[in-house]
Amino acid sequence: MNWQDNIAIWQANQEKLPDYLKKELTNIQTNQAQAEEAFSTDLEFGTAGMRAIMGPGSNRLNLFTVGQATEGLARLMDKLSDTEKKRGVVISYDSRFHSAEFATHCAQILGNHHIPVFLFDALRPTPELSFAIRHLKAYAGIMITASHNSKEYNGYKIYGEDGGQMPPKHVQIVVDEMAKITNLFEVETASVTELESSGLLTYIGEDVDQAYLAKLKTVSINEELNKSQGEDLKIVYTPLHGTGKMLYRQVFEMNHFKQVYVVAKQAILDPGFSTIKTPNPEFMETFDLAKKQADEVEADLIIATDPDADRLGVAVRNSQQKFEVLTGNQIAAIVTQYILESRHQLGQLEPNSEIVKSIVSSELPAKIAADYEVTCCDVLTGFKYIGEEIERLNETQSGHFLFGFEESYGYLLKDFVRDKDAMQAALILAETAAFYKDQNKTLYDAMQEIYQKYGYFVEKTCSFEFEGLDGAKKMKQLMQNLRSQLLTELNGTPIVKIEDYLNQVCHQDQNTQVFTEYPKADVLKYYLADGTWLALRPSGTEPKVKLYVGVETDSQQAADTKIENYQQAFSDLMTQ
Ligand SMILES: O=P(O)(O)OC[C@H]1O[C@H](O)[C@H](O)[C@@H](O)[C@@H]1O
Repeated sequence: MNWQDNIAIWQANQEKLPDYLKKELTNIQTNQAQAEEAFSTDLEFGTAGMRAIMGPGSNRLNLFTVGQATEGLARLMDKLSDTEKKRGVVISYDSRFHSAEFATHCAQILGNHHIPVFLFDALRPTPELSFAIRHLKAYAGIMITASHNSKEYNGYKIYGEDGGQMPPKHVQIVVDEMAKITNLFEVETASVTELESSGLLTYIGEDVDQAYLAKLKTVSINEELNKSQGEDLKIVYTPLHGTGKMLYRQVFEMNHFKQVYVVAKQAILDPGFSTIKTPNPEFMETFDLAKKQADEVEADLIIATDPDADRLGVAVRNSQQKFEVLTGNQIAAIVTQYILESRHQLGQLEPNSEIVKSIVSSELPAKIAADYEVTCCDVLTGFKYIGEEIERLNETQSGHFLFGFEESYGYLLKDFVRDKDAMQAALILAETAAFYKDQNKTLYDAMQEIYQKYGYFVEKTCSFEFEGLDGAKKMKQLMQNLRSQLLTELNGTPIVKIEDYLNQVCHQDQNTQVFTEYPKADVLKYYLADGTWLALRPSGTEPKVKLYVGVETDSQQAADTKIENYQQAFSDLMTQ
C-alpha cells in the first residue's frame, strides 16, 4: 500500500483516534516528507522491540501500532494451553508522554482475549517489570518505554516468562501474527470496568515493590562494609525525571547508604525532560545540575539512571577533584574488579564463575576475569542474550553467573532480574565507592589502578546517522560493501582477522572458517595486528550505524591518539 492510501485509511477511522492524534494527523499532512515517512512502511522489531517517534502512522509509535503488537502477543497466547494462557501478562510503563495510556490500551487488548493482566498502578522501572514476571509466574511482560531517547520517542518491549526480553524465535511469532493484522483499527479492546469486575485486570504495586526491594538486598557482597562505610559516602542521585524516583530512597537506605541527595528538579516526573537535552546518562551535559549539587554537598560520586531505570551512568571526582563521567566500559571494569576481588577476599568466589558481556564491549573486564580464573562469555548486542546465557547456566548447572554488562551502560548482578538493572548497578557502585573510600581512594583512583595493572584498554563508540525512509537500505548496503571488499589494513596496520556475524564466517590467514555459536547478526568485527579491534553494526534501536573501537596501550594519551586515528581512518572509508 502506498502512503497516500494509508493516510486515507487513517482519515476514514478518525472517530477512533483520541483528540491529540486527530490533530496530529491533520498537521502531519502539511509536511509531505514527514507524512511519507510515517505512513509508507511499518515499524520493525529491533534489538529491543519497537522504538519510534510518537505520532499518527504505521511507522510511528501510537495506540494503534502498540495495539497491533499487543494483538500479536495475544494471538500467540491464544495458541497456548489454557493453563499457560491464564498465567497472564505483566505491564509496566515509564514517565513518557502517553506511556500510561498505551499500557492501559495493551491491558484492554489482552483482556479482550481473556488473558489476565497485572498492570502496575503507576510507573515502574523496566527491571522491576522483569522481576515481576518471574515473581507472579506470568507468561509474558510488556514495558512501555523508549529508554534514554528524547521526549518525542516512545517504545514497546516484550518480555518472556523467564523475565528476559523475548528471544527472537518467539518475537517472530508475534511479528507473523502482527503481519496478519492488515487494518490496525480492527483490533478490539475490552472496557477497563468490565475487566476489573471480571478479575482479568489486577493492579499491582506495593507488594511487588516490597518483594523486589527484598531481592535487591541480596546484591551487596560485603554488607559489613556498607554498614560501616555507607553512612560516610555522599551520593548525588538523579532519576532524570523517570521511574528511578519510585524506589531509589528505599533501595539506598535499606542498604545503609544514608547520605543520598536527590536532584530535586529531576525527581519531578516530567515527560518533557525539561532540564536536559536527552535523558541519557552517558552524556556529560546530563550531569550538569547534579554536578552543581554534588559540589555544594561535597559528594563523592554522582549516579544517574535513565527514565526506565535500566541503564546507569556515573560521574566521579578525578585527580583535580573535578567530576568526570565514566564510560559504560569503565564502570564495568571497576565493578568487575570489585566483585571478583571482594568475593575472592571473602572466600566467595565459586569455581565455574562467569561474567557475560557483548561482543562490542571492552576486553578489560575479560582480562580481569582471567586473572581470577573466571570465565568471560561473549554474546551479541542486546541484553536478551545475556538473559539467555544466564538461563543456559542455570539449566545446565554449568556455571555461576556473577555479572553481565554491555558498553551501553547496562549491568546486572543477580538473576532475579533478567535485563539490565540500574538499581542493582547503583547499589554495587555505592558499595565499590565505599570500599575505595575506606582506603582514601575514589572510583577514579580505582580506574587508574586497573589501567596500571592490566593495561590501558580504552574504547570509543561513534555513530553515523541514516535517517529517513531509505536509511535502513543504505545501512545494509554499506555493510554489504564492506563484506564484498574485505579490508586488509587500516592506517597501515594489517587486519589479521575479520568476523562476519551475518554470514557466520571468520576470515583469517587467507582461510575462511564457519562459526555458529551466535545467532546471525549484521555485525563485522575487525582485529588488527596491534591488538586493536573495531566493530561495525547497524543499531537496532536508532537509525544509525555504530562503530566501536577498542585499543590497548601503555598510557591514556597513547590510547586516545590511537583511537582517534583509527576512528578517523574508518570513518573516512565509510564516507568515501
Ligand atoms: O546498539 P543498539 O542496537 O541501539 O542497542 C543498544 C541497547 O539498546 C537497548 O537498551 C537494549 O536493551 C540493549 O541491550 C542494547 O545494548
